[in-house]
Amino acid sequence: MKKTNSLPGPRGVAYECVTRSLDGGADAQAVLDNALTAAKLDGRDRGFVTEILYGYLRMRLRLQSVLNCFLSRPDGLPAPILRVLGMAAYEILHMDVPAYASVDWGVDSAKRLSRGKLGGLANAVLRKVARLAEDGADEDFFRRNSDSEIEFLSAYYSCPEWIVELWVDSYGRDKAEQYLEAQICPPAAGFVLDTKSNEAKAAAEQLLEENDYIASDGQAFAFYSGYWPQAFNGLKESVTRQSYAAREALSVLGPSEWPTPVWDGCSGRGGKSRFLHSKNISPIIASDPHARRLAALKREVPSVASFRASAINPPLAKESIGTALLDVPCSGLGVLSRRPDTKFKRTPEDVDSLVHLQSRILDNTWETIRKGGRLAYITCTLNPAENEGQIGAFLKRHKDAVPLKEWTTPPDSELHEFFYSALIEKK
Ligand SMILES: C[S@@+](CC[C@H](N)C(=O)[O-])C[C@H]1O[C@@H](n2cnc3c(N)ncnc32)[C@H](O)[C@@H]1O
Repeated sequence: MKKTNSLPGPRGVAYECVTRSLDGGADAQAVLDNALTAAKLDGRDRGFVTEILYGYLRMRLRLQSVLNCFLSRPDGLPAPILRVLGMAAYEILHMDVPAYASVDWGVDSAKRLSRGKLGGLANAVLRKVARLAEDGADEDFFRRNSDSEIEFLSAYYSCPEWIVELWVDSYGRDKAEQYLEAQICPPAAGFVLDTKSNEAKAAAEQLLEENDYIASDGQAFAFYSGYWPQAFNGLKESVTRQSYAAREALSVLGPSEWPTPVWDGCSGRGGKSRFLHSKNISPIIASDPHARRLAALKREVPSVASFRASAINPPLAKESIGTALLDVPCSGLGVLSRRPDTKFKRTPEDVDSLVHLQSRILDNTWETIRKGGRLAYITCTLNPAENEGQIGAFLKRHKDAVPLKEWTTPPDSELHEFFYSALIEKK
């Protein structure tokens, strides 16, 4: 992997990941996986790099608003300098690291990136941040430094103003604040056990007895981020990671009752197909336009037949499908805790084009479903235009569509991820 700079040590690796994700547009998790493989760090340093990368991305706007208070002309500073100041400020304000180590790194990095010019400024600013950490950077600090409620919510909850406005307008102030709070927390760690294996079955029983989980359906478990239960040691292939909230959005639609064949029309790597397969639903066919995701599906769920296609124009006969599952491409505003870089990549304009794409997928898929069949629609976003608004408009366009169920992850969910799902029957 070609380096974008030469900052040393694990913090340098984290800085490079942030830069590649924000400037290069790459997915933060993919960048992190590559960087950790290339850098050959030990377990402790890997954890440190992961925490700084994700913590900084989650808190970036809050950190920027702190720095703005201590800089006379923040707009005049080069982006790499603001970035190292922000990362050092993240450590000082949110991590259990001696402040002097974070200040030293920030000053040294600012010097390297500015050929010595901006070390003094970095030192002055980061010392003020360290003083603020001692006094406590609470809500009041951000209220005092904001001109409006939206500006305060955006700075304190580190979320772009357009998303804050969308949530306050769509869901009201209280729910919006629950969603904002959740997206700066790490998401729950989700695991699925293959209970066909006796060891995995015994582990599931032990976990249910210990009762340390946030949520469980007996086969899948959600734990607080970073938790690895002892009961999983030695299980290897019979335990896999999967977002519990994503699984819940599918499971509430009662897939065991769905008419078959089931077509997973936006299958990606096959997370939903795998779940359906584990419930002995058959036959399942899967498709996605993305070749690499389909290749992963073929590896991970080889018994599911798959083909490459857009759900707008699928090579399927009219009225040949029992149930179409559409886990559609969406703006991802419900999973910002897991993918915080989305906050800086999505724009209101590309949300509009996703709404259009989803409605085309819905209309074209409807043709492939036979009478008495179902359409299951899922998103991982918090945006009425892609969720209840999208389904409401679909029901108006199709008089033979009967809504059976509509569901959203509750706003106080400790999973910190939010999904929407709906089930429709074809008369
Ligand atoms: C939310 S992801 C699906 C995740 C997957 N169901 C899972 O559980 O792992 C949305 C998927 O829609 C696919 N997609 C994008 N445009 C599409 C289209 N026109 N038709 C069908 N799928 C599309 C993307 O490649 C992506 O894999």
